[in-house]
Amino acid sequence: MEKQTSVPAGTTAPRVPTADQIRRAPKVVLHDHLDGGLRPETIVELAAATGYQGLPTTDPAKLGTWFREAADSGSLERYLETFAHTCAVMQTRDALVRVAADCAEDLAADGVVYAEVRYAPEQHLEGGLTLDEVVEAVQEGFRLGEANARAAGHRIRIGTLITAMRHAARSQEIAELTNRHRDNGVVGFDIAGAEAGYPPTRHQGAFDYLKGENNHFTIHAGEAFGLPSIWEALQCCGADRLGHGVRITDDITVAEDGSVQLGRLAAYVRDKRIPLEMCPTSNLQTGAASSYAEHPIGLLTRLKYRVTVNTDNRLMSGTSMSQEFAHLVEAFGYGLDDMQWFTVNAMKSAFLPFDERLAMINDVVKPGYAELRAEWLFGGTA
Ligand SMILES: O=c1[nH]cnc2c1ncn2[C@H]1C[C@H](O)[C@@H](CO)O1
Ligand SMILES: [Zn+2]
Repeated sequence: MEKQTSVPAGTTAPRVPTADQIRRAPKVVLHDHLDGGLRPETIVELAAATGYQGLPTTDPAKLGTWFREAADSGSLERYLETFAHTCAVMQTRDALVRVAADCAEDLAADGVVYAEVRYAPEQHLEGGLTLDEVVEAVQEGFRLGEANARAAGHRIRIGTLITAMRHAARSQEIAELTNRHRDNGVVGFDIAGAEAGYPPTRHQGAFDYLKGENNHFTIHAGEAFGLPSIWEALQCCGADRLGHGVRITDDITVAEDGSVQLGRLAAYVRDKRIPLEMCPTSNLQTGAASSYAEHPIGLLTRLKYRVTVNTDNRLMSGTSMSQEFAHLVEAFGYGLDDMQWFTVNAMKSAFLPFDERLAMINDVVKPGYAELRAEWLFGGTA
């Protein structure tokens, strides 16, 4: 793909954002799993505190490597097995508060200004908490983490997405839980877990309920299964966004001369500006893409889909928003203008009220990128 310039013509400034600029650039993540983003040290400490004996190692550095390697399996099902360890240490109120606070602080330190973080409350009941107590603990942790981040000089806001597991049968209950906490920072709903064999329409009742309540939801679709999953998520369930959605390229034909033909579903997704929550590194690990350079995000960005960049699981992928952008900068030559475009796309697609999204774009995102561009023009700290 051709390189894109992001520096005004006539300047001699570097076109490629530095690692430091990427980190300082305001970023927005819409797809990040709470139970996929724990610090290895926190896992080790929580395992000791709660008596969990099942960790493969108690050396934090080795544990981080273990997660990355175990998740590097080429299959979504095997990738998902690694979550048994993180969920095992997230069964008490204190553990949930701690993990959520760490999450907010880590994202903020990476330059994320708005995050939608998801997890499945039904996976955190083994210590005797109720679903509502789980949600309350996580919300408390996010507020604490936001305050700690602010004290450290970073501004971040976290919206929570509540996930139901697609192989289970609790989605109605979880949708109602989502709705109950909507005025307490819970901004939407999701389904996750193994995709093949578990079509989104298994949870049609939950989606119909949320539609009836004028609530928002995204659906993991088009990751480990193809177009039928995406079609159902949009046309039967009414998803506002697609988690991954990479397999939409199965409905796009690129001819040898470079001309592109969209099938009906691919055209619908683009025409309706359906947000795609793309997670490049995660897709390489589960086999949904074979390299960064060949990841569908390049084509979909060129075709001006509503593409967003996300981490999915920072622990399992050993990644961060800055890392994801660094890979894309390297693979596609993206610059600050492209980073801003992805970030504005994400902010436009967030499940926050319209006026708040607009304020984030105009008061935080655009000024942040303008400041970085000014460093190129006038010199600065970069
Ligand atoms: O990329 C994913 N696809 C499907 N399910 C996922 C993905 N990443 C995490 N999950 C699952 C495992 C977690 O335990 C659950 C809730 O966060 O969501
Ligand atoms: Zn995910």
